[in-house]
Amino acid sequence: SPLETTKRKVAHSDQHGFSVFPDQVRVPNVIVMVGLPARGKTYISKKLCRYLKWTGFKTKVFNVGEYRRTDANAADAIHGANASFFSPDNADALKVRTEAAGRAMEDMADYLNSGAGAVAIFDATNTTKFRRKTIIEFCKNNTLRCFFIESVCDDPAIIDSNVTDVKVNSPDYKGLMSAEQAKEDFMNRIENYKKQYEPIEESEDEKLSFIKVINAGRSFKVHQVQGHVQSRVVYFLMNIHLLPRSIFLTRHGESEYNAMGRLGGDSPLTEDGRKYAVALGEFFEEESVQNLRVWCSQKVRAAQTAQYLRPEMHAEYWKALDELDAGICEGLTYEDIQQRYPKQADDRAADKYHYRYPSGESYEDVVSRLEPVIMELERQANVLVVSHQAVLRCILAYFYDRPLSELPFIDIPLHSLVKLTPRAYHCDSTIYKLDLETGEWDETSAQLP
Ligand SMILES: O=c1[nH]cnc2c1c(-c1ccc(Br)cc1)cn2-c1ccccc1
Repeated sequence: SPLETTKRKVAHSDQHGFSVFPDQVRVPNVIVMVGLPARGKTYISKKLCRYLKWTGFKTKVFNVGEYRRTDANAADAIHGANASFFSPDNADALKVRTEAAGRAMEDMADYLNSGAGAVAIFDATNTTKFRRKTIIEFCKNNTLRCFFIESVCDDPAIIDSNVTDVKVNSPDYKGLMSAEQAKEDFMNRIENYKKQYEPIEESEDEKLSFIKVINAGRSFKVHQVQGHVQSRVVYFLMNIHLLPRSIFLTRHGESEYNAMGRLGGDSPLTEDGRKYAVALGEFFEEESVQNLRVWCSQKVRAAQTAQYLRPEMHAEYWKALDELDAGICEGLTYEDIQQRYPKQADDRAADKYHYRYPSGESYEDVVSRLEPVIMELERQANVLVVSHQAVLRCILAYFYDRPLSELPFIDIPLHSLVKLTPRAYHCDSTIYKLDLETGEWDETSAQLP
C-alpha cells in the first residue's frame, strides 16, 4: 500500500532547513494539484510535465479522473457520471472516487520509489483538508517532497473557455448528451464540489509548500518553496499565459556548406537559399501576423534568411539559437568524419542525444542553452524563429512533447516553415513547404502530439 515505508536512501535537513544528502540522492517530488473542476489543473499538469521532461526530469502525470474512468465497477456509476456522481452524499460513488485516488497514489509511489521517475504530478481536485492530509502522510511515509499548486479562478470568461474547450468533449460525456446539456451538467458538478471546497491555508500543515495561482496567473501567493524542482515550477508558472498566438519556426535557407554537405561553419546562402529568404519575406507580407517578433541565430546564413522581413519586426540575434557546435568536425562532411574519426561516428550513432563532439556540443548541451529561449517563447505572443536543424529539433521536441531520445531524428527539411498554435492539451501545427521552381507554398496540417 502507498503507506508502507520506502527502501530509498533518504535526505535529511540541517538546522537551517537545507537538505543534507548522504550520497547526493535527490528526493523525488510530488506535485499535487488543488482546485475546483474547470480551473486548469490538467492544463497545468500536462504543460508542467512537458517542460520538466524536456529539461531532463523524468516526470509523469497521475490523473485520478482517468483511474476512475478505467475502474470496472465504476462503469455503471459513469453512466450517471453526471453531477450526481460527484455529489458528496453519493456514498458508493464517493467510495469509487476514493479507490481511484488510492490506486493512483500506489502507482505514484511505485513510479518514484523504483527510481523510474523524479517528479510525479497528482492531477485531482484535492479540494478538502482531509484529502490533502492523506497525501501529506503518503509523502512523509515515502520520503517524498510535496508541493501543492492550487488554481483559484473566479473569472467567468476563463472558466467558460475551459468548459467549452476541454470539458464538453471529455470522456465523461462522450456520446451521452448534447454539448449544451454537458455544459449545464458540468456547471452542476462544480456546484457539488463547491459545497466541500476548503481552499489551502498555510495553517493546515507547518511544513506546507504551495503556490496559489489566481485567475490563470494574474496573481500568485507562494509559500515555503523547497528545493530546485519547486523553484523551477514556480518560475515556469509565472511565465506561461493563455493568450492565443502562433510560433513560426524555420531553418535558414540553403547555405554554401549545405550545398557541399559540410557541417556547421558560417557560410552565406546559395542562390536557392536567397530565393527562400525572398519567399519568406513575401509569406509574412501576405500572412500579416500581428506584432510579429523575429529571433535569429548569430550565423550569417540565418541573418541573410531574415533580411527581407520588415524592419519593424525587431529582429533580435540570439547566440543561444546558433547551430550545434560540431567541434573538431566543423567544416567536415559525414564521409570525412567516417574516415578520420570512425570511433566518433560509432559513438554518435550509438546515442545521438547524449553524444558530444570533441571540443563541441551534444543535443543535451543545446537543450540546456535553449531553456531561456523556451521560457521567453512562453512569455511572448507571435514569434518567428530563424535558426538551424539541431536547434529546431530541440524546440519542436518541447512543443510536440517528444521523448528526448527521439529528438535528434525529428525531420525538418530545408525551405519549410512550421506554424505552431498551442492549444489547451496539444499543438496545432501547419508545415508550409516552398517549391523553389514555382515559388508556391505546399501546406500540410497536423495535431501534435
Ligand atoms: O486558471 C484557470 N482557470 C480555468 N481554466 C484555465 C486556467 C488556466 C491556467 C491556470 C494557471 C496558469 Br499559471 C495559467 C493558466 C488554464 N485554463 C484553461 C483554459 C482553457 C482550456 C484549458 C485550460
